[in-house]
Amino acid sequence: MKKTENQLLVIFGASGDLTARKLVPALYNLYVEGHLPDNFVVLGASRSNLTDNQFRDRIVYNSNYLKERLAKKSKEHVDNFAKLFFYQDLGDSYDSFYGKLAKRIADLDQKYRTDGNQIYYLSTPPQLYETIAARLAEQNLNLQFEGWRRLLIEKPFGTSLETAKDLNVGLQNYFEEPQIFRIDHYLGKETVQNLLVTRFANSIFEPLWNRNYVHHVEITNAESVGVEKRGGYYDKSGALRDMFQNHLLQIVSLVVMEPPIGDAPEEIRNEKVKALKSLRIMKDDKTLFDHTIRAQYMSSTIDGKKVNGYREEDGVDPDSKTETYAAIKFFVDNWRWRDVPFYVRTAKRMPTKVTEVVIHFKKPHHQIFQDEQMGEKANKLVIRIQPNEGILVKFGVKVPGQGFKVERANLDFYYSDLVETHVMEAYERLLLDAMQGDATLYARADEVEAAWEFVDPILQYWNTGKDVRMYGYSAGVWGPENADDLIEGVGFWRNPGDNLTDDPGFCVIC
Ligand SMILES: NC(=O)C1=CN([C@@H]2O[C@H](COP(=O)(O)OP(=O)(O)OC[C@H]3O[C@@H](n4cnc5c(N)ncnc54)[C@H](OP(=O)(O)O)[C@@H]3O)[C@@H](O)[C@H]2O)C=CC1
Ligand SMILES: O=C1O[C@H](COP(=O)(O)O)[C@@H](O)[C@H](O)[C@H]1O
Repeated sequence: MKKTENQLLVIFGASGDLTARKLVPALYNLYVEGHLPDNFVVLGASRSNLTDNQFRDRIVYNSNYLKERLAKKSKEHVDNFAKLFFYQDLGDSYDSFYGKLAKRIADLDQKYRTDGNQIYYLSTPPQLYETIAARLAEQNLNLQFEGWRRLLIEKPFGTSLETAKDLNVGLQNYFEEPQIFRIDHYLGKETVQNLLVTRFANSIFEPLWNRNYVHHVEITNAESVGVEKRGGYYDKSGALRDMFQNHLLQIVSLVVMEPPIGDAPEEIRNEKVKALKSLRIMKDDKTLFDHTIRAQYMSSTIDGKKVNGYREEDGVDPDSKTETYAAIKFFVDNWRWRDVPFYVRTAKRMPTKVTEVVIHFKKPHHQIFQDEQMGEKANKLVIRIQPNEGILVKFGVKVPGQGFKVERANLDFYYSDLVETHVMEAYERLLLDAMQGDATLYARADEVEAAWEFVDPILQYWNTGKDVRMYGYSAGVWGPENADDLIEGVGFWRNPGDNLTDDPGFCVIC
């Protein structure tokens, strides 16, 4: 096990949802699994007026997110975990009180011997990221004399190419790029990382992973929930910014990239950037019109219950033009992928929650068996990111009996079969990596900018193009019918079920 050095973690926005829902539970898992260093403390910071004990009550003792896990534990076990947490009130803004904060950090560092190593986790509204970095620098908290200093930034990282560039420059005024860790929680998912292993630790897939054998690539990210309580944020964001620019393009980069020369963070990140830079940017209105679809969910009844349409959700403008569904077709301009279409879609209020990558292989180039549906039975590799994580290969077998009738069979592997292995949750993996200084699973500045470069023209076209349509789809179906047009030339969307082996066949979108 890699050693984690003594350190102090400062969380800005510590009174917020992410801290309680994801960060503290992730820290708890690290605590239980023995991954935390001997000397380790967490200092929560935000404007809310809380004492250390009130903060501990809120995020540990009274936490809904830890309740089940703590229920069977001894008081001593829970107290020892709670004692790791402290709280610093930042007054009424994130622009002052940094002298006090610096003093508190120095005191805790000395008392708990955290060796001057500090992580600053920014879990606040994004407009505060640069201000916080600047104020930390004013107190010399960015300087690495006696220990190291790292800055962790939550998404969203900018809202356009221009704002992402500005934010990169803004942060780099105060912190060096190797100190900056930009979170994309999809990279913390084991199955996303497994894309690298599937491709580069096996000799059976990689030789086929190119335009000679791959017919098209399909990536689906579907959520059954709507915007829940985040309507205010989501209405300014939309599916393209919220999921596609970051999480889905990260997955795309892992599918598209060339083999790195080793597993060092910079080797992998260099290849991912090259992959993102090779995505063909859509420039003309015709391509943008033909290759992109956006839509919004409309009210409907699911399992006998009425479900709000997007425009009826709290915090959403009743005339909103924000998409909750985005489907994009694109090409990759490099030697490996030339002319292979990629189809990527993401949406809320779909029939189920699922994320998967499907590599559709070409038919055998000479057809020996006279099976009319042979085309629909071409090989597929399905990489299920969530849920029921696993890998499925679909291949043709002979149906017993006379003649050569071909049917599809499955070869499947489920992560859950690896019973002894504890699969770390995304935030747990990412926090531990940052604590150990491993940036492999964090997005680099040029990576984020390359992703925005691809997305920006689509957003601009959607905002200003005169022919752009906003389709509707009833909550609980697989998006608008018009999304069929996008993929029509190659088949139909694979609308998967809950299980990896559910075989939806080639169903037409509802
Ligand atoms: N929640 C989630 O699931 C996810 C969140 N994120 C990102 O993480 C960050 C934090 O999100 P989340 O915890 O959900 O947000 P919350 O609104 O729940 O919490 C943010 C915290 O920041 C503080 N804050 C400071 N200034 C403001 C302000 N002007 N308006 C609102 N809050 C302010 C608040 O604490 P106080 O008032 O005490 O200062 C608040 O507790 C955001 O950047 C978000 O985009 C990313 C992925 C998922
Ligand atoms: O970043 C985000 O991700 C979640 C989906 O994450 P998952 O791990 O549950 O797949 C999404 O609901 C949210 O809108 C988005 O901001």
